[in-house]
Amino acid sequence: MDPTSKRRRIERSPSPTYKLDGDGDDYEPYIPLSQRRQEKLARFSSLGVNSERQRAKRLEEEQEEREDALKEEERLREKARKERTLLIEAQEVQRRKATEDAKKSEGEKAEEADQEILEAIRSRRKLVSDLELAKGIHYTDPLTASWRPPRYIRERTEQEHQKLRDKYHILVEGEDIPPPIEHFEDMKIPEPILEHLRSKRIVTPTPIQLQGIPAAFSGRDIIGIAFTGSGKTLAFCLPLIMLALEEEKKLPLVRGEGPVGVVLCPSRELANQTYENVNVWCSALAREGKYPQLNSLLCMGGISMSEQSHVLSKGIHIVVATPGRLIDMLEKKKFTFNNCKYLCMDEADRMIDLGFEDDVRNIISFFKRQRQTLLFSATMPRKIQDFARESLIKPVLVNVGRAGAANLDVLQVVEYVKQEAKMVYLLECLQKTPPPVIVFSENKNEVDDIQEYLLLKGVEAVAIHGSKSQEERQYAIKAFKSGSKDVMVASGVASKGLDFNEVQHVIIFTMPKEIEDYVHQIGRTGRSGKTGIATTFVNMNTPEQTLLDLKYLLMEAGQKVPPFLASIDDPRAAQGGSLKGCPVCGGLGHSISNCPKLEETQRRQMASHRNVDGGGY
Ligand SMILES: Nc1ncnc2c1ncn2[C@@H]1O[C@H](COP(=O)(O)OP(=O)(O)OP(=O)(O)O)[C@@H](O)[C@H]1O
Repeated sequence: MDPTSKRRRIERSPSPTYKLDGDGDDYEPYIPLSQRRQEKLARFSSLGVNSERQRAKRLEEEQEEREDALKEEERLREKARKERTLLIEAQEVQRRKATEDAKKSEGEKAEEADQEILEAIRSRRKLVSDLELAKGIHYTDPLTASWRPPRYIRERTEQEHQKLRDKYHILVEGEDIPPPIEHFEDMKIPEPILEHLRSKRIVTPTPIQLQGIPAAFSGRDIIGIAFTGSGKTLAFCLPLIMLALEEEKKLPLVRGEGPVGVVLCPSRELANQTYENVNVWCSALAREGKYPQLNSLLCMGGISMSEQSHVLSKGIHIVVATPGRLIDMLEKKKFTFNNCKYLCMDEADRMIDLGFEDDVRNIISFFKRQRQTLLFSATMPRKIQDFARESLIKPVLVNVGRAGAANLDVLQVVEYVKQEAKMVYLLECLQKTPPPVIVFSENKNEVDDIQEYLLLKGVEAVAIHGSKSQEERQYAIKAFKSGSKDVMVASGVASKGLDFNEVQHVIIFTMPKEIEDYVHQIGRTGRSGKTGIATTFVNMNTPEQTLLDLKYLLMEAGQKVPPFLASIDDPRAAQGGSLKGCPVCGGLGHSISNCPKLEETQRRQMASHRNVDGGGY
């Protein structure tokens, strides 16, 4: 028997009266036949009602399905109609654009394309970190400084300040620009430092110092652009030393405290050189015991931090660093930026646009308070300035000469030398001047080959490039600086910004693709007011666009343009386009769409930026 029907019957008979045997499982109460018939009838009739309902429901569902299908059909028809219209519209737009484009000159089209690229650059993120904003550090006014120019200078009129700027060809931009000061003595620099500078024949400020130092002493953010070898290092280090001195005088720093400020450099060599300068100036300050000793720390890859443990055991006033190692130290909490107020980037354009951008942003995120930010370089094209400016507070732009222009104290000679004749001709070229001479090549293997060749010919030469160990690099720089070696063969990046004593002659064995690199390379001579010669070898392998950049640069600097360069025509002129320089690299012979730096930037961004030649880390 079906157990459910049994249960049903049991439920329907809630009050069993008799139990014959067992526990009742087999028990079946008696139901009269008439009652059972009635129940059966009722069951059948209810079944009939259900099937009626189901049929109605099915019909309803079928109807709904039909309606849905009709709606879907209609929707698809509508979609197809719209798509056709969009397609037709798109075709019409294209047709219109093609007609408009046909009316435009090649030059106009090129300018439009340039604008698009510029827009893309503009849309890049600001240097200020999101973290910094999230931490609530938001300020709209520059830092307030206690330094004031001497009263007699403050009382001068703005016209008088401008006259002085004009005299030194200093261009400025910004609000409430502090006055230029013509004498170090009027800058209220401590006497021991002045005395040291005098001993190095640094007696009167260079134009970038004359305007940059008072602006930095006043607490202002700065974008400083000036020729290679024009004394930018002093312009950004002196204000940091003064700031550190002020802090130390207020409350001496003890172990675990500091730094007050940091100088960031794109290469180890530059960091090392800047650190040495800072150290010398700090020692000079403390020499007579009138001023406290300020401690500085060099923070870069390739040196062991245990060497610096004696500095870490005291308060640190100044850190000079390359980005990678600095981040490492900050992450390991070797020191903090809790009280750091000053951030300077040397060769700032390189730091921002060549792979270090994220590192810089990361470093900025460690600051816990308002800071003064300074960016210095010899080559900072307008667009990089604009980009950087967004991250600064009411910055003062100090510009001496066009950003990217060559130093006028360098006599530039460009010679056509066949590839196979270069080595032999190099020997001849070395006779042009007495040593020291720097020979530049873009290629590490070529650097090694040139050094080997020179050594074979009995020339005392050292070599430096990114694949050399830190010790080898330091040895080469030291030997060349001390004068024990006559020639240094170098790859471009490894020696950028380096200041060697009175280099007489720079020979560019292979012309770099980017004109900015050329400007930096020839800038190793003709420094601090002295004159120098730069000889550059070019040939069939030099890209025409690079030659055109070179031609315009020579023309701008009033140098002799050799006939083979003069005969190169500018394709932009033929297209009727604008002959403005490239806003990205400052090259005068091409527009942004052909910018070799932009290509290079993209390439480098794809590669790991920690591996850049000259390795910051
Ligand atoms: N006011 C000055 N008078 C004379 N010499 C100076 C003065 N200031 C700096 N110098 C010297 O000029 C040389 C170049 O200075 P520095 O290295 O700061 O140049 P720079 O502008 O940073 O160049 P680069 O762009 O190539 O890095 C140094 O040897 C420095 O001692």
